Amino acid sequence: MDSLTLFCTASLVFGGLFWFVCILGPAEQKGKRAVDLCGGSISAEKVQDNYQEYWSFFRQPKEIETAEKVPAFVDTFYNLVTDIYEWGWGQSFHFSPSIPGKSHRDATRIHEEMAVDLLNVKPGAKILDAGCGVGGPMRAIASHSGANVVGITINQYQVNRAKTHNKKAGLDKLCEVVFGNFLQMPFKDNSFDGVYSIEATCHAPKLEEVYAEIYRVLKPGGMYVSYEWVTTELYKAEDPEHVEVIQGIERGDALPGLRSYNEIASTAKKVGFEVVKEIDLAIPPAKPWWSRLKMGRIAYWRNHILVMVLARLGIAPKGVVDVHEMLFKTADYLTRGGETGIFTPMHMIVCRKPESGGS
Ligand SMILES: C=C(CC[C@@H](C)[C@H]1CC[C@H]2C3=CC[C@H]4[C@H](C)[C@@H](O)CC[C@]4(C)[C@H]3CC[C@]12C)C(C)C
Ligand SMILES: C[S@@+](CC[C@H](N)C(=O)[O-])C[C@H]1O[C@@H](n2cnc3c(N)ncnc32)[C@H](O)[C@@H]1O
Repeated sequence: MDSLTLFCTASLVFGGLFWFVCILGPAEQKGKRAVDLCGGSISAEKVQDNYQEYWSFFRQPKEIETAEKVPAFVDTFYNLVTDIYEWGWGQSFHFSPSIPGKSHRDATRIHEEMAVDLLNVKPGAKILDAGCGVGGPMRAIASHSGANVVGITINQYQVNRAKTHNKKAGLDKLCEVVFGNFLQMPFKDNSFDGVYSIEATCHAPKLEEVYAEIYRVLKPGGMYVSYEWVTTELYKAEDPEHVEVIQGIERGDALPGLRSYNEIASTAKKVGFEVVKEIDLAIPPAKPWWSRLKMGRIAYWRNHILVMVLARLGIAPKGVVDVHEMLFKTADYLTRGGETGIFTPMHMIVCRKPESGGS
């Protein structure tokens, strides 16, 4: 082979590799590239050990007895997955019903805007996002409503990411991000005009505790909207396949046991809320929320190869490969949960704190 051919071949190989690693990757929203994947606040050499610890804790979700340890392991989980989520899904860490003719990004935004529309707040109002992730919903909601949004997350890495994104989007005046536990929030009683939580309270070991805390910080007359992860009436605990799917979802999503749909309204009432509306937004005519997961399968394989190559080259921490593999399997359990109808990530509850309900 003469030197020109060698040079051209080498350029092609490196160019292709660069494109595969650096350009390909962020499926929806640019912001995270494969080469930037890290273990959140965990140092690179500890990612694998943290993943092992996470896995042994959540392997048997129903047997988690030490509820107090759950938030710390949820924090570990988000150190491990936040970059992969952003890279492969975008800045909103939740599902939404598919809408024919609309992109995933639009469907996501519509699902988020619905939450704030139901809060019925005016521009300038102060609302809380309980479990805000890196703030995708918060930014969409602040832009749509003109409300000031305060987000809280148990994960410091997400706080940093969310603040960076807020600034970049020019929304840092409207959006504030606080590090903390939504089971003991650093906010005064009756301090928010409205509260929402999107696919976040499912991480609470006891739903009553997070609902009671949200009730405390909400002003009397204020509204609370939540999208809950639950098993539906089609779930049968005596069916081994159902149990396998639900356990797979719990393990791969840091859930201390999924709740049944019929526990949500009763818990809200128990802490003092009036339940205004309750509906599973996944039920037809809504189009499948899991179709986005299914369609992504080829990209997951590409991502898997990419993550392995990057880990081999020492660019990504070793443990990232295990985490990615766990998510790969989780996507399958979630899809099965959706297809069988035994699970929904969008059981919506709309509550009001009574005017007489001071904390
Ligand atoms: C509400 C929660 C998270 C919901 C979803 C945002 C995430 C659940 C499963 C995640 C993913 C699964 C497969 C990944 C894929 C293998 C990878 O290549 C790219 C990222 C995934 C698509 C990833 C993205 C986010 C999810 C869909 C829970 C935690 C309560
Ligand atoms: C699946 S993500 C959803 C994030 C965001 N709502 C969204 O839709 O993009 C769940 C969020 O809940 C947060 N969370 C879980 N347990 C928490 C706790 N005890 N206190 C505060 N935040 C918590 C996680 O840190 C994460 O940000």
